[in-house]
Amino acid sequence: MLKVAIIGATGYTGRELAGILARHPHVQPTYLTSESFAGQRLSDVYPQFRSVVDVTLEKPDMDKVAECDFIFSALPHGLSVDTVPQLVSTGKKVVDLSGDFRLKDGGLYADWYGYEHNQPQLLANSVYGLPEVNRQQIKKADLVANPGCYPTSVLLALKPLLAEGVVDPQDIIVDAKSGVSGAGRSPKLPFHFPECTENFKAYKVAGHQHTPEIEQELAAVAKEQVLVTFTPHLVPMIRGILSTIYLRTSGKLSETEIWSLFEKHYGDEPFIRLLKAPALPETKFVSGSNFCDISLRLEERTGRLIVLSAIDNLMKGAASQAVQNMNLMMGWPEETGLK
Ligand SMILES: NC(=O)C1=CN([C@@H]2O[C@H](COP(=O)(O)OP(=O)(O)OC[C@H]3O[C@@H](n4cnc5c(N)ncnc54)[C@H](OP(=O)(O)O)[C@@H]3O)[C@@H](O)[C@H]2O)C=CC1
Ligand SMILES: CC(=O)N[C@@H](CCC(=O)OP(=O)(O)O)C(=O)O
Repeated sequence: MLKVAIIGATGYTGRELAGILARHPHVQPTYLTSESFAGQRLSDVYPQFRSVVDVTLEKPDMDKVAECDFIFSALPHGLSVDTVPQLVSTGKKVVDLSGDFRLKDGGLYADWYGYEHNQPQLLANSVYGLPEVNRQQIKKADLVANPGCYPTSVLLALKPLLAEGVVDPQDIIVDAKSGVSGAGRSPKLPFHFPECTENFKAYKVAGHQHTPEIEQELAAVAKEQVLVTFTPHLVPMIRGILSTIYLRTSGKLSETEIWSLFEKHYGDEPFIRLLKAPALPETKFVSGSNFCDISLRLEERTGRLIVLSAIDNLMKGAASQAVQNMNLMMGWPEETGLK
């Protein structure tokens, strides 16, 4: 069994990682870090881990991290940019779940994340960890930037259409809804139960940090500039993302022909499930899994194509996708420990 470190194991994604790794046949969660709970066991913080992961949490010590075979970092963005370089310098492979190594243009961090990025070399070397797009590069990577939760749901829904050039890349509208666990475990007023329950609201309209990430990765697929209007919403449920995406097609393809493009791109993908009409994606049916469920409708009356996708933000949107990336980086079958 290989030893795995989780930096930030007490957060929601760190917790999911610990659970997946505890069931993985080739690794064990060995070195788990926390600032606030150091000295306690993970199973004290999350009692579901009693007699499953009883590892004592420690403040990060790079010598101990270096004794592990693989490293996950699940710290907030803005903090990872300082910590990940130290993790990479251990010489071990790293998957970072934050947004700090996803944008190739480091200058974008000031506008979208509110800090100046000071690691241009690592930014250039990191590989964007969406296996359905970058599988071959991920296999060779030392640092994988695990995608954001919303971008995962959007990029998987749009990859076949942008790759085939059958939609207008300048006219894409994403209407996405997320459960509250997307905001992490640290208490913040908008996510306090009385504030968000019995409520449904948009947030960060025309300014969400995932917008440049979505545009960057779609442009890489389309091989031209892509513009996206992205509006996220908060739904009073714990987990899950549903994205509804509106597109303009050339008008030449039928729904069946568009569907066949999805089958061409995703026929062999282990974690994409294409739902034929009348089925539509629902967050409940991907909860706790690494699946992304996708469906589409061509509205002939308006000529709009509507694509829908559902993921679990903590799983395909974060922890299980990170393990999918680890499997690729370590040369194991991609589905190991995930199905
Ligand atoms: N939640 C989600 O759906 C998704 C999250 N992500 C990204 O993954 C990363 C982890 O997310 P998530 O698990 O939700 O976050 P949480 O807020 O739940 O957890 C953050 C972790 O970092 C630790 N930490 C260490 N130093 C600090 C600090 N100064 N401030 C706050 N926390 C600190 C926290 O706890 P401790 O104090 O014990 O050390 C905890 O272990 C983030 O970058 C997030 O943006 C990506 C995709 C989806
Ligand atoms: C509901 C909610 O607040 N969701 C988070 C998504 C966080 C995420 O995916 O993390 P990264 O910032 O690492 O990409 C948000 O909108 O910021």
